Amino acid sequence: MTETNASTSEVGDDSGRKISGAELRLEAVSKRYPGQKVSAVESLSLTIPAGEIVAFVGPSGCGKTTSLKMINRLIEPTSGTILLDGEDIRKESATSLRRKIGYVIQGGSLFPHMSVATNVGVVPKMLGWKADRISARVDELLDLVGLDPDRYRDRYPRELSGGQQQRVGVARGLAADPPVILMDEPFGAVDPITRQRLQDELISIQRELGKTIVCVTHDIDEAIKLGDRILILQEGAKIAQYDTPENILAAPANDFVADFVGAGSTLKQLSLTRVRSLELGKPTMAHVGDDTGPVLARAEEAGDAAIVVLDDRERPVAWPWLRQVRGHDKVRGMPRENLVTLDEAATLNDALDTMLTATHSKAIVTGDRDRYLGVIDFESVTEHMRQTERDAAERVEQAGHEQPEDSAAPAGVESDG
Ligand SMILES: Nc1ncnc2c1ncn2[C@@H]1O[C@H](COP(=O)(O)OP(=O)(O)OP(=O)(O)O)[C@@H](O)[C@H]1O
Repeated sequence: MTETNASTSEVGDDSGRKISGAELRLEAVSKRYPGQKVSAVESLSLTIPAGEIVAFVGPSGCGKTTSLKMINRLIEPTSGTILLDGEDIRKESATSLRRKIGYVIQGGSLFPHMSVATNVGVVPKMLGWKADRISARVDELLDLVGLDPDRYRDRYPRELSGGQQQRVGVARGLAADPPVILMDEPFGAVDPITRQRLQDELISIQRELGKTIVCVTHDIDEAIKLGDRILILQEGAKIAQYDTPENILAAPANDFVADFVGAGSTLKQLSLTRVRSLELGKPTMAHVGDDTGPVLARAEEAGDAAIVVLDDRERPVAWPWLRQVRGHDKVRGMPRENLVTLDEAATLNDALDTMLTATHSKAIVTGDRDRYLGVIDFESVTEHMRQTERDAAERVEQAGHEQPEDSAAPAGVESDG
């Protein structure tokens, strides 16, 4: 039995960020498909540090998926070497390797005839875990991806929304606690709001687990949001730039990158700013089951029009106006799914989106395991936008003084008139 030792490290402790991921190294990896004149991937070399999310982006057909699938040997390279934690991945069988590398693809690709629990437990079962350990792990993971185990464990994929299926797909990818997770357009098939939520959840899960995640996407905004680093590829998986989102936006390596990211836009910069970097408001808060009298008194004294209601795990469950609270003895909750919240790692773009579709023109912000942190409001986001624009305008002006447009030729190059 080949039980991975990583599988014994349990999630859920509050001891801060740990890294359970492993470093990945690609050394001159190439792939030429049979009958093709040019290689889909030509000598790609790259190190993906343990515990980071790296997003692969680039135009259609540039070799993103091929590169990804070579990491778990769904595709065998024509040449070159891939090292996982310093070990050549060819040293073990493809099957045993794939049990160590989680794989999440668009739509979750769940087995339709298996329940949610069976789907999530597929790899642990193959690894020979005992039934009660699998069952505990399934519940833990469903909780982690925001699905109530009691409610969803026994459902079948067809009884889930697209976003829920995708969540189950993520849970399945994490099931055996693999150090590396590969994701191919994981959130491509869901609507924008669900997509944003799933991205937030992935960031939150990653903060907790510290896996090495490689995520293929065609969406530069998703890459900016998710990636600790972004790999921008040109045809043949040639590296156009491999850097942090901040550096790529501030200093695109060439015209290809600049075109690809649409450099300089304030809105793009906004997708770099996380909700947690703004000060959050702390409106009146109560727990389900509290007596409404004192809660209303506190809210009125603070001048709040609504109260944030938390459940016994400090997760926000409702956000009623005071008039909705009056007339009841106890503060009531609602199914958590009905409340739209933002993870603290959400970007200001997401925050604006959420507020524009919410009834409060504010949004509730949560941290690990959906725990309540505070409320972000429209004014603080717009003020931040204005500040970013002022800063950008200043930078452009300074750059203009330093290098007028028509003298942009490299020093030493003379025009011959
Ligand atoms: N099985 C295959 N046989 C032959 N050629 C293939 C095969 N799979 C991919 N290719 C070719 O290899 C190149 C890279 O494909 P790949 O799927 O890796 O690109 P991609 O960047 O992921 O594209 P997209 O964003 O459109 O999914 C493309 O030119 C594609 O046509």
